[in-house]
Amino acid sequence: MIDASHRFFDLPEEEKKEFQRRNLLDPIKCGTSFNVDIEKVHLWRDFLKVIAHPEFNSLYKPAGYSEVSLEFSKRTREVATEILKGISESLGLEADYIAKAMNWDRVRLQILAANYYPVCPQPDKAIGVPPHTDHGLVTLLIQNEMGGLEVKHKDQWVLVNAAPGAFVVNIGDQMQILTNDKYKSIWHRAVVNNKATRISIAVPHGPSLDTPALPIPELLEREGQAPKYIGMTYEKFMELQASPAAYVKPCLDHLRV
Ligand SMILES: O=C(O)CCC(=O)C(=O)O
Ligand SMILES: [Fe+2]
Repeated sequence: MIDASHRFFDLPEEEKKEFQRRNLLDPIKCGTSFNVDIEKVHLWRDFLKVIAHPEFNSLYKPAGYSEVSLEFSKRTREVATEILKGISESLGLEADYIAKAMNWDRVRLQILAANYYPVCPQPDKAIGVPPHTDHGLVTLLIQNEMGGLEVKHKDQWVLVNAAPGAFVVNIGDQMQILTNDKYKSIWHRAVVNNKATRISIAVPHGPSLDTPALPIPELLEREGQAPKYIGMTYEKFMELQASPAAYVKPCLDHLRV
């Protein structure tokens, strides 16, 4: 998957142009930075985002990309499903509780988001991806041999030393809402380096687009808690994250009761 993505980024700029889009949910889109229309500072990265579920979108070049991404998306969905079961059980719920509540089996959203960070001559003056939390339920992430993913731990940025070939699993905002803060979405960022190109593939898995995540009633009842979030469909939440409002305060804070 990493090789296939690398070959995409290596295509001549002219050939990548046809995939350049501006809309959040375009099935296939590549570009640079994050949201060049509204941001003041650009990021040191290019991206390719392909929606792989509920409809699989096929990229016809580079050769082999489509086959590899189809297989990769299926297998990562299986892994994500197992993780969701584990989380449900850890909360004392039926294994398929979250999957059912989130419309997971039929229409969950899965995006293959490849990030390409070229060698940066002054890495301390640039950022690959600034601090953020992912919007979905769980994100699976792999990277090439150049590390650069950092997570916030006790107010410090810590480099994630993932074992080669391992997936890093990040909890996303929808999971924090569902569990009423029991599982917290993780603040993370990507730093760049002056030695070699870094590639990462982040695979966010979310609910179906029209499903609003709400704190799980059984959990609230058991813990005697009030819900900490109001509902918002996943689609609206993603729009919020890509809007100027997200620069004002973290997206979850917009939904906090
Ligand atoms: O490149 C990385 O390690 C992080 C990328 C990321 O956080 C994202 O695409 O959401
Ligand atoms: Fe992320």
